[in-house]
Amino acid sequence: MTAGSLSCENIQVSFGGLKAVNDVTHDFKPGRLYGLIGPNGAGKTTLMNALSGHAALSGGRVRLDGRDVTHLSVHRRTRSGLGRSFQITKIFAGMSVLENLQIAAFAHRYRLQPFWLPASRFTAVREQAERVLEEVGLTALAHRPAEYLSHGDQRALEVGLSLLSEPRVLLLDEPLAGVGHDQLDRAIGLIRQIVKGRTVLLIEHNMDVVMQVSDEIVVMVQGQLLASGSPGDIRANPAVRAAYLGDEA
Ligand SMILES: Nc1ncnc2c1ncn2[C@@H]1O[C@H](COP(=O)(O)OP(=O)(O)OP(=O)(O)O)[C@@H](O)[C@H]1O
Repeated sequence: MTAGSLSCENIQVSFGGLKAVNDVTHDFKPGRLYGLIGPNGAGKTTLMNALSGHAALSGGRVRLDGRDVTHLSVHRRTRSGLGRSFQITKIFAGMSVLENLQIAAFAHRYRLQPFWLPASRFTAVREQAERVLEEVGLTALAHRPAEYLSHGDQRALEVGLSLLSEPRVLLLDEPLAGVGHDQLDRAIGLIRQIVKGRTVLLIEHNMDVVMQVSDEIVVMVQGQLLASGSPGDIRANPAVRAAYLGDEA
């Protein structure tokens, strides 16, 4: 798989009078992991929604691999290689881990949810689901009902679901939320693993984690980009320290 590139130029998203994303321009280069940080309400999720097509722009452009996708639906962006995970888990609690992946894999391939058919009949779907199962380290739990998974394993399944569309650019909104301390190393390992061959934008509130895994940090404050750079540069940036890290520069 070749990692994709994603860029936005002067994008804006407004909710009534509030400019949740205000004139944001950035290039997300192939194969790099970008950590998106900023205080609560800074506009991180809204920026991600604007890139994935879940939020309507009031201005600006989004390009995927150089192609203007500003007016493409979420579905068409997904088919073009842009994947997205959500803060809120979208798994079917009563189904097993493998069934969840099979249903979603089927939906991606055939654009419908065949609840009336046993998805396991379809070899390609089953093989893809099993590949993803392995990629996110859940093979041993394949037949466990999803509702009995730990938070960490539910997050891994959620990430797995977003891998089924074979994204070359992946947007991850707090994939570690609710993951216990004891499972954090494994979750970080999973992020490192799925990054390979992909471009990733990650929203993560745990500063140690985000500084550890990111190639570049992008800082948002009040809908705008305040700074971007290597984790070392961002830690040392006086404006970031004053505005966000809570340290008067
Ligand atoms: N659907 C919406 N309707 C109205 N206002 C919204 C909507 N979604 C977000 N907002 C507002 O836009 C601003 C940015 O919200 P957003 O969720 O993008 O921030 P965030 O940086 O992701 O925050 P957090 O870290 O708390 O998740 C906030 O003031 C929020 O209240």
